[in-house]
Formats: sequence, structure tokens, C-alpha cells
Amino acid sequence: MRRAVTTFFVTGTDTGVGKTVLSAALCRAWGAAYWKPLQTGAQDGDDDTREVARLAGLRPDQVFAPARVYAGPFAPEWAATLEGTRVSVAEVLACRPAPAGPLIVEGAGGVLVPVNEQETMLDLMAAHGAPVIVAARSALGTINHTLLTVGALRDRGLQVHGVVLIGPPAPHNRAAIERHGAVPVLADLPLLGEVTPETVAQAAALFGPPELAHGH
Ligand SMILES: Nc1ncnc2c1ncn2[C@@H]1O[C@H](COP(=O)(O)OP(=O)(O)OP(=O)(O)O)[C@@H](O)[C@H]1O
Ligand SMILES: C[C@H](N)[C@H](N)CCCCCC(=O)O
Ligand SMILES: [Mg+2]
Repeated sequence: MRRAVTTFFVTGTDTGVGKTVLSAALCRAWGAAYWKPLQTGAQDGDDDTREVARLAGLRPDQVFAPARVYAGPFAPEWAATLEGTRVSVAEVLACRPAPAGPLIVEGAGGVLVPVNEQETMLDLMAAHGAPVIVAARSALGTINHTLLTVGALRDRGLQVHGVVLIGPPAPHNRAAIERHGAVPVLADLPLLGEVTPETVAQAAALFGPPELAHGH
């Protein structure tokens, strides 16, 4: 029995690759709610939840507070350590929201970013179980980073829904990723002249309704 997938986990090949802007476009395209389980860098104003709510025009019932917010602009493990605390994947998932409709979950950095001394974002994704969308740069260097990320996800039994390449179109990189990764590139997301609700709404048009897939 196939049913529509209602939750996707957005990871990336790096921090700063464009996961938040992509998440906003996906929320806009699919009428999805948003959750950033672990937010770091708050001392510098990093607040992906506020940014996605603004860019996607989310309603209050589509916005969920992070499980943990840390001040330091670091991986959650170190940011938590600096605050004399620690968080486990189980504690994060205990905060998992249950919205009425689709949900986009954004990770912190890439797949092997440490959550604590034993667990990484990959453990969080594996426990969460949702299919994963990989945000990757389109430029030189992305083939290796993207295939490494896809391989790590599959090694943990996760379904990779697809890759989104962010930046100037690079058809040679797109083709290599699809060929060597046996993974679809869902879209080429260009660099937006300005990142605004209007340009994000235009970017949302790149994403049709989420394919029916074996739900998790
Ligand atoms: N398609 C795009 N066009 C223009 N600017 C973009 C695009 N995607 C991301 N940016 C900009 O690049 C910077 C990093 O993007 P973003 O915050 O989405 O990365 P991230 O992967 O979510 O980072 P983090 O790991 O901190 O969550 C931001 O200033 C953002 O506005
Ligand atoms: C500070 C900002 N919030 C970033 N998302 C944190 C990303 C941590 C990346 C760790 C690493 O890969 O070295
Ligand atoms: Mg982000």
C-alpha cells in the first residue's frame, strides 16, 4: 500500500549550503510545516525557524520550536558542551511535532555533524526515519561531497528522496551525480537575486507535489 510521504528530512553536504532557503521553498510548494530540531549559532542571530516562517509565510500552527537552541556557532555537541549540557537523539525526538499535514525537518550542517559524543545527525535521521532530501552546491567539488552524503544515508538504510543542486546550473555535475549515485536530482535551484518571500515562492514552483512513496 503506497501512501503519500508526509515528512521529509532536509540535510546538506555542508553548513551554509542552502538547506534553510530550500526548506522554505519546499514548505511553500507543499504547504508543509517546518521543524529545526537543533539550532546553534543563536548568539550570532542564527534562527532558521524564523527565517523559514518569514520566507514561506508559515502560519503559527506550521512553526515548531527547536528541541534545543544553543548560542555557540558550532556543531550541537560542542555548542551544548560550552553551555554545560548535552542532548541525546532520543531527547530530540521526544520533541518531534505531529502536524496535521506535511512536515519539513532541517538538520544542522551535514550528515556527520555530532549531536553528542556518540551520536550524529545521521543517528537522528535514522531514528526519525523520514526520506531525506540532500541540499548540495552545484559547483566543482559537489560530486564527491554529494555521493559521500548519499552513500552515508543509504548505509544507514535511509531513503534518499533526491538531491537539489543549488547555484549556477552545472549539467555535467548533475549528470554525474545521477549516474554514479543512482539518485534523482529533483531540481536545479538557482541563486536568487534576493532571498525574499516572493523569490522563494518563485523557487517553490520548481517542486511539484511530493511523489507518492512508501511512507515511513
Ligand atoms: N538559492 C539561494 N539563492 C541566494 N542565496 C541563497 C540561496 N540559498 C541560500 N542562500 C543564502 O546563503 C546563506 C546560507 O544559506 P542557508 O542559511 O539556507 O544555509 P544552510 O545550509 O541552511 O545553513 P546552516 O547549516 O547554518 O543551517 C544564507 O545567507 C542564504 O540566504
Ligand atoms: C552555526 C550554524 N548554525 C551551523 N548550522 C552549525 C553547523 C555545524 C557544522 C559542524 C561541522 O560540520 O564542522
Ligand atoms: Mg539552515
